Amino acid sequence: METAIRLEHVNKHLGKKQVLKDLSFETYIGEVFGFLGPNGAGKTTTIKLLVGLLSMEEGNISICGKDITGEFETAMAYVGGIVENPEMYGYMTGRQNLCQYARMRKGVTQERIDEVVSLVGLSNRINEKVSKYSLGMRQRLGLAQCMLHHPKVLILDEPTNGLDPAGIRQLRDILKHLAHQEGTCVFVSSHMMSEMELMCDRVGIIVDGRLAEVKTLQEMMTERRGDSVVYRYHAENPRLLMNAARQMELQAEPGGEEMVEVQIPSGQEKQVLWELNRTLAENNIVFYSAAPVESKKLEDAFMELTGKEGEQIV
Ligand SMILES: Nc1ncnc2c1ncn2[C@@H]1O[C@H](COP(=O)(O)OP(=O)(O)OP(=O)(O)O)[C@@H](O)[C@H]1O
Repeated sequence: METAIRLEHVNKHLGKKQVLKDLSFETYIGEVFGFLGPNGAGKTTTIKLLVGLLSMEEGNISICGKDITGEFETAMAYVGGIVENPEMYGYMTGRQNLCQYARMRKGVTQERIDEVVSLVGLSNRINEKVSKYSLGMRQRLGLAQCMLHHPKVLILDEPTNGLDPAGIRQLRDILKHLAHQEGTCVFVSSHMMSEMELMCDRVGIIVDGRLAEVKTLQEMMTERRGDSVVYRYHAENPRLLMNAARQMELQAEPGGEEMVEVQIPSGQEKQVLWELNRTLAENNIVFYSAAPVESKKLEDAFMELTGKEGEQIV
């Protein structure tokens, strides 16, 4: 995996308050990384450091291997970002806004403008005045603008704020496309857990300036019992399946009608599942599906980690 953003032992004070405390983590090219945390946790401060709007104090940050202190301009050339609402001129069309912005960037061609417009799904409306745009369309135009110079890292602070469900869905599809098909690292901050659950491949949770957890969504939401991951089998004959699992010295319990829950030791999942499934096949024990039990929602995992409830969870 190619590292996109790397933070190492970053500390930052604002006024007398230490806002970031020994913050270290990495993000990768090709993923949507959700940076989650309650209000005031330090998300915006981290993002401002990443896009060069705040100066570094202690620690290191690199973007695609370039240190943002030593090689600031090279590092920033890899970054596209929306931190505050992007400046758009309502009396101009979407295209005019992009052309205006492109003049300030080297090497942005008309073809590239068409390409980003198509990427964000605005081709049909790009020649209309921005004052006629919905918030979601403005948001997408902002996205097009910060993609003009082919950034490898896209940084968005609370991009879903104020969008309606349709706008959120469109944004989600675009960001996933940019990460998975175009090979961008998409870094999004949010306190909207439910939205991040659908959008992100991995999430990092920041609490009071410290990183509480970095995990894949799957890891964050999968039920664990001790050191095991629980897999739920939907079986034709649950008792036979349970007995077969127990003969392999696996913990197995009934898990509802036609269901068996088998505990698979963490770290040996592939091997143990392969052996179990082969045994079942050899003994003609039919099962229709097997999947890890996702009993936890991201919101629950978030609450466990932050101990926070209430207004910041949407
Ligand atoms: N200029 C400043 N001087 C002192 N403290 C500040 C300053 N700016 C922000 N802070 C404090 O730093 C902490 C982190 O703020 P930050 O904006 O990074 O949090 P956040 O996680 O983005 O929160 P939110 O979700 O509310 O935007 C907060 O406690 C905030 O009050």
